[in-house]
Amino acid sequence: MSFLFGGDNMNNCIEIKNVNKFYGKKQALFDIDLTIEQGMFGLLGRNGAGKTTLMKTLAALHQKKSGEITVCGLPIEKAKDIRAITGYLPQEFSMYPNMKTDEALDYLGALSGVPANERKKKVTALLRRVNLIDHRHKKVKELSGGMKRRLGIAQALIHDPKVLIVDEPTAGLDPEERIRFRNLLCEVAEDRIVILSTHIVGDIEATCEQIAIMDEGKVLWRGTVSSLLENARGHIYTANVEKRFLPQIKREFIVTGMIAQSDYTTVRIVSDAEPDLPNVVLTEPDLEGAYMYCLHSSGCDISGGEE
Ligand SMILES: Nc1ncnc2c1ncn2[C@@H]1O[C@H](COP(=O)(O)OP(=O)(O)OP(=O)(O)O)[C@@H](O)[C@H]1O
Repeated sequence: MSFLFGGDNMNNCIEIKNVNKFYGKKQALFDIDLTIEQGMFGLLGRNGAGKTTLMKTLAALHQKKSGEITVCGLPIEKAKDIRAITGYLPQEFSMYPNMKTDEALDYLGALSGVPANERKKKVTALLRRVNLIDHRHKKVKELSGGMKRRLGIAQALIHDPKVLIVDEPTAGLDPEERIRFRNLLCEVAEDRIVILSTHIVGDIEATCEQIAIMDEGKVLWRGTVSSLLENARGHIYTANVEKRFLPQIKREFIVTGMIAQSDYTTVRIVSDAEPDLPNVVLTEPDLEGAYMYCLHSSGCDISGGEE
């Protein structure tokens, strides 16, 4: 399925076909195939999986070695045009610490090519949208981590891009700020593509229906969160075990949770087959368990069961 923008007939999705990327001799992306449509899309994977490499490639900040990418109908080779319709918030976002917040945003708007006569209005509207209007006269270095991240979103949106790419934005945020930031992303995704890369399963659970899981430069899974949960059905167990057996259980199984009781511990286990443990019970899959099952089981079907 693809969506059309109001009048400009641009295909509102990102198509990625057989994309490979190398850093020197090191291959970082292997035959990536994905279609990303309007709304929130989650890219989940552990450190080094290739998420940043893929996101920078989609933002036309990196060149691929082979394959095809189109962003809203534009081939990725048209880097300048792609950057004009893409906002990017990198993992390490730092900018002009001694400028006031509104001045910094205005300056970044100028760098993004927003005309001077439109900037003042845009800066005020965006600061309002990301809930920083009351802090506009503070220096950037005086903002909290979460506020800086929200300012990062404002700068990524200043040229009103059709695509917003955000790389691990919630690391280091407290729970309240993390929730606020995720809600902001969801609002922004109402009328554009938002790609959220993270290794935090909770961020995906709260915001994305469509996801891809990457590992070692490959897409292990693509599909819906519910199909990922369904894939793990029959493979997630709990058991009450004596504490002295815990080291052995952790060696033999993927343990995703432990709750210490007075004389035993309830462990949550991801396993292909039923573990040979006392009181073992099959349980409803949770997303963290389903993600671990996908990472560690050989039976993870890349299509997510949806063609
Ligand atoms: N500039 C570079 N030169 C060489 N290798 C690189 C470079 N950047 C990344 N890599 C390697 O490419 C692989 C993918 O890295 P990438 O940063 O894309 O992963 P990631 O999923 O974003 O991880 P993280 O969450 O830690 O940022 C890793 O093995 C990494 O070491």
